[in-house]
Formats: sequence, structure tokens, C-alpha cells
Amino acid sequence: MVREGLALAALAGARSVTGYLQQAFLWEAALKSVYKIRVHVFDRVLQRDLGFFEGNDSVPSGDVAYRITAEASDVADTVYSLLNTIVPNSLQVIAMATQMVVVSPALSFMAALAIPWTSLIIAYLGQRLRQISRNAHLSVARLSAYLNEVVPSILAVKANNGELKESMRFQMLALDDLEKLLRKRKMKALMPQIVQALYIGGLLLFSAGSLVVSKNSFDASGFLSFIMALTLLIEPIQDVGKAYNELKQGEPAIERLFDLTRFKSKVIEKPDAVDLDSITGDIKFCGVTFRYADNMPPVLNGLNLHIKPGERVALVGPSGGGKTTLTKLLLRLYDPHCGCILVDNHDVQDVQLKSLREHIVLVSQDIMLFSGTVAENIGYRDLIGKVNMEQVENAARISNADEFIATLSDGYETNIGQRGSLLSGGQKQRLAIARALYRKSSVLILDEATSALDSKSELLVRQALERMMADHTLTF
Ligand SMILES: Nc1ncnc2c1ncn2[C@@H]1O[C@H](COP(=O)(O)OP(=O)(O)OP(=O)(O)O)[C@@H](O)[C@H]1O
Repeated sequence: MVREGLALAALAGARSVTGYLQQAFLWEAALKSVYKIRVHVFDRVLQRDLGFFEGNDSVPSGDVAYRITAEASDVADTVYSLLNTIVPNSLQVIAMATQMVVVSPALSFMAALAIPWTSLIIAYLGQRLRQISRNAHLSVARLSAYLNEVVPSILAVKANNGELKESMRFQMLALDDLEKLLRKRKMKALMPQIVQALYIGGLLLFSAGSLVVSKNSFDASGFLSFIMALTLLIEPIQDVGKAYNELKQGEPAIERLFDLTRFKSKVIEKPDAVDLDSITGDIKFCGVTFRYADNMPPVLNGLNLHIKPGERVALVGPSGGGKTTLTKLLLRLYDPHCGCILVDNHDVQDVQLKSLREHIVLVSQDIMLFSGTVAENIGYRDLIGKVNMEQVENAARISNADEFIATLSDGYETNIGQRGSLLSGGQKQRLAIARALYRKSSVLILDEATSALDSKSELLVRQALERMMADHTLTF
């Protein structure tokens, strides 16, 4: 008795160990594949044209974030569920089907006739679940995109008494998400019941039918053994059906994730594009016409402009006149529809993108700092850990940022918060200018970059830029 108890305990222990090992192994496989997918997808996102991130048809950054985080996790769940179901259940299906064929090939054939029509119904339900699941994915992605936009702009919300309005906008999106999620959950709960009813109904019909057909043709024990094998066959098939549902439910996530990687770049680097060691800063815009979309009026129309090396050019024009667009074209973030842009007499379309952007530095009116230390932000050109502190301090001195950096709790090692949220507008701009100076590029573009500086700081920055860039092309 004791021995049997011990044997049972050992068996239960062995089962839980193998259960754990199987789950741990499969989760490891699923999560590692999702890690690789995430890295691949993000690398592809980084390669996308600027138009993907801005303009009317752009994908909101919150949606991109949602796809790479939450939807990639859904993909892991799907992969796990498939691995966990398909392998053991397929083995059981093969074993039981063989047993059935051995007992009675004729009845096996009859049983197999049930497969096509049940498959059809399951496929139809799977399609429905896929559609419902897709809607649920879209609604939660909209919610995520909304939050991604509003939370960073909380200052504007509060300053404009926008709390009530935002609360209502959020409730609307959350309610929509609730409806879509409920539909998905209900469908998920209903599907196994329908499938089970189909199987049980099929099994009853089949048993009755085969009893009539095979009367006296084989003994009761043979029939019993056949029914047993059939029942044991149905269970794993049901599990495979559930895995199929998981796949259908996970498909929209997989699709939306990989949609990020499917694109045809408009800005294409030629295979024989040249790598420019240095440039003097001779820039020509020759008959450049550009529009952001085919159905929009041109922002630039046949523009001609020649900036000579060392020359400083100020572009003055109405708001929305196309000054920033000119910069985007020079950096080849977009290609013009007509005309060409030459840098040192090389068409920018014949120059390697990395090389072109290395020699031209932009300090934009939208200051783009990242969470990280002051030193990492100034030395953004270099990989983390490879930043040259001497050059960082030099750039900070010239841009007149060193004085406020000295007052920060950890100096150059102070973390400046998300998008530099711990700094004032003027401090952010001085850091952005320091970052540009650190790059030591030949062409410097300041796109209203000094607008947030007080007059004293602006004067110091201008003097510093004059000293440093005396021989370089400078565009204000
Ligand atoms: N990504 C975009 N997609 C569609 N239209 C855009 C895009 N970016 C800018 N525009 C439009 O192109 C025009 C020129 O914009 P641009 O930013 O170049 O003007 P700007 O001269 O720099 O203006 P400001 O002085 O106000 O900064 C504007 O009418 C703007 O609405």
C-alpha cells in the first residue's frame, strides 16, 4: 500500500516536473522568437520614410508603440499556445486514427467524412473571430495612441481647462474598446461550445449510423474499442481547434506587427551612392518643386537657391511658407518631385544617406531631447559609453549651457527626464545647440532654434557660433 502510494506520488511529481519543463521550454521558445521579431520590427520602423511618422496618413506614435509592445506580447501567447497544443495533440491524433483504421477501415472512412463539414463551420467561426479580434485590437490601439498624445501634453490640457473634454474623449474611446472586447470575449466563449456541440452531435449520429450499417459485421468489443479511439481522437482535435482559434485571434496582432515592416521606401539609397569624406558646404537647389501628397498644392515650386561655402543665409518668409521643408529636402528626408539638390556638386540622391546627414546638422524648432543624461544628449552622435566628455564640455561651454549644467544635481550625469522635461525651454535649446556643435558638421541649420533663448543667451550663442563656424556654411 505504502509502495503504491509512493509510486503514485512519484508519478505525480514526475508529471508536474515534465509539465513545468514543457511550459518553461515552450515559453522560452515563444518569448525568444518575439524578442527577435521586436528587434527586427523596430529596426524596420527606423528605416521608414519620414512621411510614415508625419502628415495626414501617418501612423500615430502611440499605435506604433502599442504594436511593438502589447501586440508583440499577443504574438508570444499565440506562438506558445500553438506549440503547446500542436505537438502533443498531433501525436495523440496519429495514434488514435491508426487504432481506428486497424479496428475498422470502413467505419474510419465514415468517421473521416465528418471532417470536411465540421472544418468548414470551424473555418467560418474562425474568420468571424478574426474580424472581431481585429476590431478589438484597433480600439485598444486607438486608446493607446490617444493617451500617448494627451499625457505628454498635460500642460496644455490644464492651461486650457481641458480636463473635462479629455475625460469625455477618453470615455468615448474606452467605451468603444469595452464593446469590442466584450464581443471578442463572448465570441471566444461561444466558439468552443458550438464546436463541442458539433462533435457530440456528430459522434451520436455516427454511432447510431454505424450500429445500423455494421450490424453483426464485427463484435461488441471491437465496436467499443473503435468508439473509445474515436472519443480519444476528438479530444485532441478539439484542442487543435482551440489552438486554431488562438491563431485566428492572434492573426490581427501578427498582421499589424508585420505591417510595420512591409513598405517600399520612397527615399532610396543607390547601391553606388558616394560616401563624402567632407564637404565645403556648397549647396544648390535647382528648380525644386515639392508637395507632401499628390492631392496637395506644392509647398515649393521651381525653387532656385545657391548657398556658397562659408555663407550665412537667413530664410525669411510667412509661416507655412516652406522653410522647414527646404531643410527636410536637403537632409533627404523627402525627395523633390522635380529638380535636384546639389551638395558640393553631388546630387543628394547620389550620396549615401549616412554620409549626407553626417555633414549637415539641424537644430530644429521642435527640440528633440531624450530621457538620459545631459552628457548622453549632447554626445548623441556616439553610442552610449563612447561619448567624448572633453568634447561634450567644450560644446556646452560654447553654447552657453555649461553654466546651468553646473547647477544640476549631478552635472553632466543628471537625467533630464522624458524629452528633457526637467529643463526649461531655453535650457533645452542650449542643449540642442550643444549637441549640434558636438557633431562638428560642415553645414549647420538653425530652424528658429534660438527662439526660446533670452536675449543675453542668444547673443552669447550667436557669438559662439560665429567663432566656431567661421569657415562653414550656416543657415538661419
Ligand atoms: N508632413 C507634412 N505633411 C503634409 N503637409 C505638411 C507636412 N509638413 C508641413 N506641411 C505643410 O507644408 C507647408 C510648409 O510647412 P513648413 O513647415 O515647411 O513651413 P515653415 O515655413 O517652416 O513654417 P514656420 O515658419 O511656421 O515653421 C505648410 O503648409 C504645412 O502645413
